[in-house]
Amino acid sequence: MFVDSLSPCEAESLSLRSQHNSRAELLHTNHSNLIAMGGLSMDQSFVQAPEHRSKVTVAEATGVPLIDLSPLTSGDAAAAVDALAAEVGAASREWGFFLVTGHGVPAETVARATAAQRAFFALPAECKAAVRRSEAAPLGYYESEHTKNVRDWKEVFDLVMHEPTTPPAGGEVVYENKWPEDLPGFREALEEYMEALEELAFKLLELLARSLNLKPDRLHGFFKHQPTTFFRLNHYPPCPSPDLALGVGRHKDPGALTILYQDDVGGLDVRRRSDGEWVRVRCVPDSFIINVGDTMQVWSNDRYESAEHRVSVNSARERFSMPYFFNPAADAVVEPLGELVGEDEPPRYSAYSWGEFFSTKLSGNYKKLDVENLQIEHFKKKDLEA
Ligand SMILES: O=C(O)CCC(=O)C(=O)O
Ligand SMILES: [Fe+2]
Repeated sequence: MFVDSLSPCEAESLSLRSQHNSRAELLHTNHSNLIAMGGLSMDQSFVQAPEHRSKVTVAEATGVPLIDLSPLTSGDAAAAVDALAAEVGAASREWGFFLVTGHGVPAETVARATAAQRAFFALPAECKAAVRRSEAAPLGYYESEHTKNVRDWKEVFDLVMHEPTTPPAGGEVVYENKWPEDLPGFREALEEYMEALEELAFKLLELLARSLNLKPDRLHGFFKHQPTTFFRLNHYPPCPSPDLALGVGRHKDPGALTILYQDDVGGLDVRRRSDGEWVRVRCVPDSFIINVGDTMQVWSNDRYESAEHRVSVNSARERFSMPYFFNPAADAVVEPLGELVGEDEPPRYSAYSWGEFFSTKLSGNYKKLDVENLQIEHFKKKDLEA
């Protein structure tokens, strides 16, 4: 679908790629190297502090739970759904991460989205730059994300399913998708994917609510007006110094939950709760990786953990992933849920506005801030800290 008719950008991209292939042995020239590395060139800004670098081998996580969601779609008895909710609850408590199969997202929908993703990142730099993100219009292409003030070895494309009519926290920021020209089928493939993922996100939200003994639709209201959910395409080119740089530095996702699709290269590492070790999340065909975000941690009053994770890169293979960040609405106030606090269990966080929190975090991506980026720890009640 993407090669039927070639735009000037696509034609140039193909010609550059074939030059690149026929000169495979000459890859040491700077120009060819830069093409192979998605335009990124290694410099000091990518170098992690020694204690945050990835080891050459990271052990594969054996314990991250794999949950089959098919009881949700096969009309199984309520008891089967309850059992599923209990599994989701245990995984969220013990790991903050789990894999799901039987999720109901059609394989063709995923295949179309991944083909669109590869076609986009294969475009020449100037075509990607034409849809580049800016602080005033923060959706689109970007190749200079920083996590905790160190540059990530990746390029991204950000978009939303529902374009908000007003910015999440006032001001002049414009949240409009930027669609690349001359990439037939790109928009349709990603819109189809986002729609399927939204459906899955609400199913997971319901399971999480059930697992906390809440009404199944207890959390739905937080997602009603002006959703801030966004979807990202990630491309991690081969990196000449995987011992120094990371694809994404260590972080926690701030939203309610993240649904990630990854290819078969591997590189997502999660910090294991039991011993603090970094372990690699395995690649399971046709699965999604789910992680509980900071918002769910606050709602659950720390019953569930938003686990720290990062992406290691390698010098041989590029990697693609697609996180769908399921975030509350801009007007949501986030605080421990009333049903989960009481005299014996005081709320561990002060209430905060999701819209303000989110837009402050977002602006941290553009500037090297002097302070650590905004974290939910800032809302942790001081007298309850260990
Ligand atoms: O690419 C991945 O595996 C994870 C990316 C990630 O953690 C993020 O974008 O927040
Ligand atoms: Fe993440």
